[in-house]
Amino acid sequence: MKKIVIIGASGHAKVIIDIIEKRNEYQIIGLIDSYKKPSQKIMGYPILGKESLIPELMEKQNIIGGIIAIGDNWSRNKVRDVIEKIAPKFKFLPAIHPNAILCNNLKIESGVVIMAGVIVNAASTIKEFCILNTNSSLGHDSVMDHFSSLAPNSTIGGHVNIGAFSAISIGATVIQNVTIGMHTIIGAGSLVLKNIGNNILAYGVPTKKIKDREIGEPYLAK
Ligand SMILES: CC(=O)SCCNC(=O)CCNC(=O)[C@H](O)C(C)(C)COP(=O)(O)OP(=O)(O)OC[C@H]1O[C@@H](n2cnc3c(N)ncnc32)[C@H](O)[C@@H]1OP(=O)(O)O
Repeated sequence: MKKIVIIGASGHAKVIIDIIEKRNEYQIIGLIDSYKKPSQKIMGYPILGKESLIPELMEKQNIIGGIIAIGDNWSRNKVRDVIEKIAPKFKFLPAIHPNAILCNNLKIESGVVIMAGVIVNAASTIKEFCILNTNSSLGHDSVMDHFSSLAPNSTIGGHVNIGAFSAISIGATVIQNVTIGMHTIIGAGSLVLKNIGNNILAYGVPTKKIKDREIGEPYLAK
């Protein structure tokens, strides 16, 4: 079995480990994390060290690549950039739970994570490094641009466009034909009825703009 690493050692990483174990296609040799102490174990797998260790792991332990298990959309992108620079041959793999329901002919780009209970409907597009968290659904003819995410139980109608790095938070609903810009956060439990632009924090029922946001401002803290 081909060997891989998981990058990140949070709760999100635990869910991704479970997906990889269930699919039984790759052997996880350990986790890469810049903040947690090496020697700690997560779900039985050791934390091996920081991203800088990856070239050595590829050479000496034959790892072919791995999955970035970082929930924050902007941080995931920054870590991808670092790894691409130091290990250009590292393969960024997708992780797709066997109990996700995906439309036929869906093109899943590199690094995409799709969790249990997700439904992706016909003619939708999911670009690089998106996350579709537990029980979220993406309606027909919709597009998730790179590094965007759906939190658990979020519901996206048909013909919706979600911009790069934008996050739809837990339990939010977006009706059909809506476009959400880049770097925008839709807060938990929101109901989005109209288009929302770039770099905005918005929430509520119906959803209203709360403020402009800086690129990379945290939205999952606490
Ligand atoms: C498996 C997993 O766990 S995946 C986890 C996924 N997590 C999520 O999806 C949660 C994402 N985070 C959110 O939705 C947050 O509510 C955010 C980012 C929208 C807002 O967070 P913050 O800016 O820190 O808001 P903060 O908590 O300080 O609240 C400020 C005010 O706004 C209100 N508020 C915050 N979020 C919302 C919301 N989604 N809807 C309505 N009101 C809200 C608060 O009640 C508070 O009101 P108050 O001042 O009257 O008390």
